[in-house]
Amino acid sequence: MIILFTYVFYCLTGYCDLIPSPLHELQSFKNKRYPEEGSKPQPVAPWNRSIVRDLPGSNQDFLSQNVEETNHIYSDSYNLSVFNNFGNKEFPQAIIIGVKKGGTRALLEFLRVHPDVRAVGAEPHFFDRFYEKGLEWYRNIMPRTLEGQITMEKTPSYFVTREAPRRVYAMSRHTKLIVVVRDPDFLGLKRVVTNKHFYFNQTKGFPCLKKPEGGSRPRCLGKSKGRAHPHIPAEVLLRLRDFYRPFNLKFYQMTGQDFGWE
Ligand SMILES: Nc1ncnc2c1ncn2[C@@H]1O[C@H](COP(=O)(O)OS(=O)(=O)O)[C@@H](OP(=O)(O)O)[C@H]1O
Repeated sequence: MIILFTYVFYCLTGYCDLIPSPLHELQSFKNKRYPEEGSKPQPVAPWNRSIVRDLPGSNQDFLSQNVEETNHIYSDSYNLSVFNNFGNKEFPQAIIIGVKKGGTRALLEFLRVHPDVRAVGAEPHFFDRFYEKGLEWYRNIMPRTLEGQITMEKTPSYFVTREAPRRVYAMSRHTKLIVVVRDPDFLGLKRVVTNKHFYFNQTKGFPCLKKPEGGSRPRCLGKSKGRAHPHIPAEVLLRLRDFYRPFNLKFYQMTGQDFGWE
């Protein structure tokens, strides 16, 4: 079972005292910008002000370059995020930042089955590769969301990018960061996605989504998931365990949880 573990990455990586004050105060899950009916319009930051109707060229390039496998696997039946015309584009309130090969794609695809989760299908790589494109570019590649929905993205290389914590924090101190470690715990979403949404695919060797209502067919993740693994000699495994033991202990201390990775 995958454990999903949310925490403030920059604090865990020792950045708490180093990072500058955030430039961008975003709405948190419970503090949405959407006005109450009949209330006066609230001033919003310029980067959040426009309702973007068309993706600018650079974003379209980004999307077409990155959508290949993952974006389309689920988008037709589960999350029409990129092509939805309603709502606003918001910065993500939650980002899956790692770890690579930890099942981050599975986690995002399973989370976005939830009607209140809208996600970018491709990995934006904003905080590591495309930061110079600016926050407006980043926001524009987000799916539109309605009140009560949360925006998410996943880019596992943020976890190993030194600048990423500072940059995320500069965007918003409220963004939740999710690291797939092993078991679950999570975003305070109402329980909607359950066992009944999945079946175990023998060929793939992992759970896949069942045929959605009104959808076309069952959905597994793409070819790059479920690869054959090489045999690793026992002495190499021992050396790896020795190598990681002190880091694991440090992680247990930081999180207050012993994961028992021996
Ligand atoms: N439920 C489910 N569905 C699909 N895939 C699953 C699932 N659970 C775990 N995995 C395994 O997660 C591995 C891929 O992890 P990521 O998606 O994080 O990879 S990546 O870093 O984004 O490339 C990949 O492992 P490998 O095939 O060993 O690479 C997947 O098999």
